Amino acid sequence: MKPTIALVGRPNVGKSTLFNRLTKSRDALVADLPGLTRDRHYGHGRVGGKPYLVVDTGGFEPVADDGILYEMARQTLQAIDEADAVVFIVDARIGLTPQDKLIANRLRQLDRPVRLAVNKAEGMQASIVAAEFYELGLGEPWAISASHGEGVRGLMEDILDGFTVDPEPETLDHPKIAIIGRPNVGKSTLVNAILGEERVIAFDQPGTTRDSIYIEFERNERPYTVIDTAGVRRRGKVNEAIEKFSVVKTMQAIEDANVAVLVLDASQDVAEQDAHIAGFALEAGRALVVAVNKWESLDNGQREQVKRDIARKLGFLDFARFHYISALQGRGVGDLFASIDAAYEAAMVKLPTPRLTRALQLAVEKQAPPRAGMVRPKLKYAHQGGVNPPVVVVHGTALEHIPDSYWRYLEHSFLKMFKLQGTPLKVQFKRSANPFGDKKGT
Ligand SMILES: Nc1nc2c(ncn2[C@@H]2O[C@H](COP(=O)(O)OP(=O)(O)OP(=O)(O)O)[C@@H](O)[C@H]2O)c(=O)[nH]1
Ligand SMILES: Nc1nc2c(ncn2[C@@H]2O[C@H](COP(=O)(O)OP(=O)(O)OP(=O)(O)O)[C@@H](O)[C@H]2O)c(=O)[nH]1
Repeated sequence: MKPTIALVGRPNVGKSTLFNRLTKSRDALVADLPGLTRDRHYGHGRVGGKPYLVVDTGGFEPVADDGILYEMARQTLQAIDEADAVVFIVDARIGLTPQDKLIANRLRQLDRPVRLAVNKAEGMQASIVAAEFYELGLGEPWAISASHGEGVRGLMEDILDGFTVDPEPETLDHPKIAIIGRPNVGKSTLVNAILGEERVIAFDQPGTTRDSIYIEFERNERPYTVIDTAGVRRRGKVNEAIEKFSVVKTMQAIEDANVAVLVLDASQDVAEQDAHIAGFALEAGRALVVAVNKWESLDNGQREQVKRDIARKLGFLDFARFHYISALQGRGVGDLFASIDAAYEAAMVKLPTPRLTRALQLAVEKQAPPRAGMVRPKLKYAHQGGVNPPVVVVHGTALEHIPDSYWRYLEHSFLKMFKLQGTPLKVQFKRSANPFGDKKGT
């Protein structure tokens, strides 16, 4: 599982700036899709081949005991609790503050790695910047500049050093399904419907665990794993605190799965949170099936309205199959599995180079990439660069001039030509070696 790193610190120390820097290295493969809004607090990144998830906790006022600040502090504590490591950010320009000391006191009690980042240190001498922060007792302070990018890489390499990179989930030979969605949409009910009550009750164990529950089962003699992010089952109000919806858990489950089932609640409007969760699945490149739940509770007029609402707000999920189900009545669950199987096959597909190259030529014949000034990009051949999602590496020249719209056109063309249902597909461009022997190479 990718390590999750939480950014913690007082307001204004530079958490968002650092977050943006840490998530920019995102494979830059997901073209920006219309309608896809990103959650600015949770992101993916990669340093030196090591991937991570990063959480910007927002400002942390450890002294607040009610109101919005208290709520923020509570969320920060949840993020700290769920993270695998913490970066505590302080401000070199302002120096050590009493709040920093309070936050440090909490962080020192953690049994997880904590790094102290002294931000805004550009143009200052690292040893002098660091000196006054030693007393926080969090080890060697790292002088960084989030806005200039100084020291950030070293800091991240140091944190990630302690984590090994797990094999990618694509090596798994059967569908591993993450059931995702915002609170109360019916995830647990769906897991119950899939497994049958008895099987699930075996997992009805109170107690805190930040991990989701992994359940293996067979259906029509095929093995599956379902990752239940709802995890610990509801038992009255007692466990409410530990049953809090967790974005981190959701992201980790998505990362760890090869198919995500996004559950929506048809009796409610599509909300921003639905779109964000869908966005996480998309950014992770996961195969996706959408289950619009509680369908039995709507009349025909309402159903039409829900379909329109979904088309308008979740248009960027047009590659996925939608199912209208009732988890409560167990209706539509069988069909859901047909799509899960199809999405899994599509995500794992192996596309031979000659067929891909032929498909590329057909796409270009139908619509050539637009000219950019004097040059027209030339697309020559294609081969597969990975699965889950399928990655198609296209070779050619002047590829840097290809606009996003054409990029998307190619992705759609490949999906269509190979009849891939339920998975996103990524096109990567690679400049061909210059046949005239440019010494600089490419
Ligand atoms: N000089 C300097 N300024 C920085 C650096 N990083 C961030 N800043 C500035 O510090 C201010 C606060 O940065 P943010 O990233 O918004 O800080 P934050 O911790 O996310 O703030 P909250 O959202 O209020 O918690 C902005 O004006 C940034 O431009 C840095 O490395 N050097
Ligand atoms: N009418 C109707 N209600 C449903 C259906 N599926 C679930 N519900 C109800 O919706 C509520 C929430 O269901 P859960 O399965 O607990 O939802 P969840 O997504 O697991 O919720 P969290 O654990 O809070 O994330 C419960 O009251 C369910 O009985 C359905 O198909 N139809």
